[in-house]
Amino acid sequence: MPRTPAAVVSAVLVTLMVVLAIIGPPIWGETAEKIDAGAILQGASAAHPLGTDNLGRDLLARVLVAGRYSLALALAATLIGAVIGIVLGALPSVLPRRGARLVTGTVNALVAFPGLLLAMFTAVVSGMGARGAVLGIGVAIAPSFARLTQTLAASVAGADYVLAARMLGVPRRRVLGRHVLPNIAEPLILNLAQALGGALLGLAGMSFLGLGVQPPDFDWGRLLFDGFARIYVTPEVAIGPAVAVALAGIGFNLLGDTLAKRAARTAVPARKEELAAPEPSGAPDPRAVLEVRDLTVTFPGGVTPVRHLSLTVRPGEIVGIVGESGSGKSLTAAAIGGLVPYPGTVTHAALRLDGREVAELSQKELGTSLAMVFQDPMASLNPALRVGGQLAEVAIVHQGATRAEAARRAVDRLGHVHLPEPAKQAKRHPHELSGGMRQRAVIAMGLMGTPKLIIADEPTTALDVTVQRQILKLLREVVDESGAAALFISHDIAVVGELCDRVVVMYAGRVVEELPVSALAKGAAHPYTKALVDSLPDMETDRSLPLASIPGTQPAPALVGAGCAFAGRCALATDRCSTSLPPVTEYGIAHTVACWEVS
Ligand SMILES: Nc1ncnc2c1ncn2[C@@H]1O[C@H](COP(=O)(O)OP(=O)(O)OP(=O)(O)O)[C@@H](O)[C@H]1O
Repeated sequence: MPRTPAAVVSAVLVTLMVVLAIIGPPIWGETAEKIDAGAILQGASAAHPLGTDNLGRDLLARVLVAGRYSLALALAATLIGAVIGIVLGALPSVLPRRGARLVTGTVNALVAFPGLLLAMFTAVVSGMGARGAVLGIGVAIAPSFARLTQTLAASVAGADYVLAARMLGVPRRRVLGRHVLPNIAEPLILNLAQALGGALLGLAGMSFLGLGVQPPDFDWGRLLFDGFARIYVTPEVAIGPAVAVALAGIGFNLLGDTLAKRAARTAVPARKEELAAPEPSGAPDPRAVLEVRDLTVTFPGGVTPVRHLSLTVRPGEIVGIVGESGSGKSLTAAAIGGLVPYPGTVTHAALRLDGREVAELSQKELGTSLAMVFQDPMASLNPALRVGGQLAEVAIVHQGATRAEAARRAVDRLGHVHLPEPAKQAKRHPHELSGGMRQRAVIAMGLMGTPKLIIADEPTTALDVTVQRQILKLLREVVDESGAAALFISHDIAVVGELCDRVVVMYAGRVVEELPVSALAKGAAHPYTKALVDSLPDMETDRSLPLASIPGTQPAPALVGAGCAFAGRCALATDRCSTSLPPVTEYGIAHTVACWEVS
């Protein structure tokens, strides 16, 4: 927590409120209820610092006791508001278009509607009293939560992993629950603290208007309501509850503010062990187009899907990254392209493209020297624009080409990737092209610049086998012609074996083996690579089959232990494998392996 005055004030106030809610009723509960016929409607005195009420009960004790009920009601209202809001905000992501529009329109109308009126209306309809007030404030809070959820959901909806999940036919509800909500949970939770402050003030307002808590129950708003009638005679009786409401409201609002600022300012740090001892970055490798040293990607909650990854790609070379689903391949590509989604954090000792640190490259430099091709070409193509226009835009923005020059170049590049009748295709929208043609268009888009590196992340997985082969051939052709290098990501070791020069095998976020493709079939050393190869005995067997020869599953990123992550599935594993991480060692020429048993 940053030590700003606001942070300190919020921490003190919120702690005070929580302590009061815990100790208030047991300590002062009896005094607060004690009727004293001899001390009715008194002002401040030594015995009653805030005076007494119409039954002679001590008001200071009542203010201290009311803290628990006031906070409990505010918490209930906030949770109701958050649940209604998050459901309303998330619904458009799962409903058909019409339903989504209806929900979005309703939320927009509710956001524009005055909150207090909404709260009063709901409270009156649902019955006066604490229940009505809580519901009323909950309903009044909901639209802002719904709007926030919608905005946040929209911000991650375009993420490649969401698009990929949709592409793979994952039902919308599952995409929402697995990919969208977990990634927007943090800002929503931060908003809760602020909403709690608002709910406290709102509930006090409702009680003050006589719509909230009814006697004999009492919260701060009710005490304020009772004291207000006497404000001109004994103002101190209203001051106690008013100060309590104000302090609690300020405390929670400041807490929300502080948490939100902290989240915006500091990325989540990687776990200590992850940051420990990065390899020295050293001088840039003059022969490398891409040089990655000690790359780690972390998400909150100890999720580290990429761990200390190092790799090098040289000009004219296609390096394949292969591994099971979830091994961290796509996040490695995303980290190189600066596309790791919020709230992920990337650390590295070096990340160089053509000898220069990627962080130092301007957007323009990165845009022309790095081309990215994803599994779903629609992730890169705007469905509302013509293909030629989108390609031309790259040349206009990155190379300062004139509109006519850019359009000519776009047609030329489309022809270069063997799109038939390129001038005609340039005038089409993406949905008018087949999947394979779209993928060619995306590759052409990458070629609008002068890419030094092409990162292709499962570019053929969504295509049928014939088209797949054409695209792989095209990639090889493009690399050979342009002298660029490529990083080719795939879960399919047969495809990698066919296309690539070198293979990097990933397992649970780490590189377990790196070897020339010529050694893949007979010379693989790591038991995992061997099992991958064995699952395709002649490289021609059905690739849609699961990895039948490897029983068990890869551990999730948060569950990877201290030793070799493959130990649980490995026939050669010893005790040392599960407790101690095998170092990367030389195994042969241009061949490294991380395994205690074979190195
Ligand atoms: N935004 C995110 N937040 C938290 N965890 C994530 C996020 N994106 C990915 N992960 C986790 O990182 C791990 C690696 O994901 P990644 O997409 O890199 O795997 P992959 O090897 O490319 O798999 P696939 O072939 O299925 O795409 C997964 O287990 C996933 O749960």
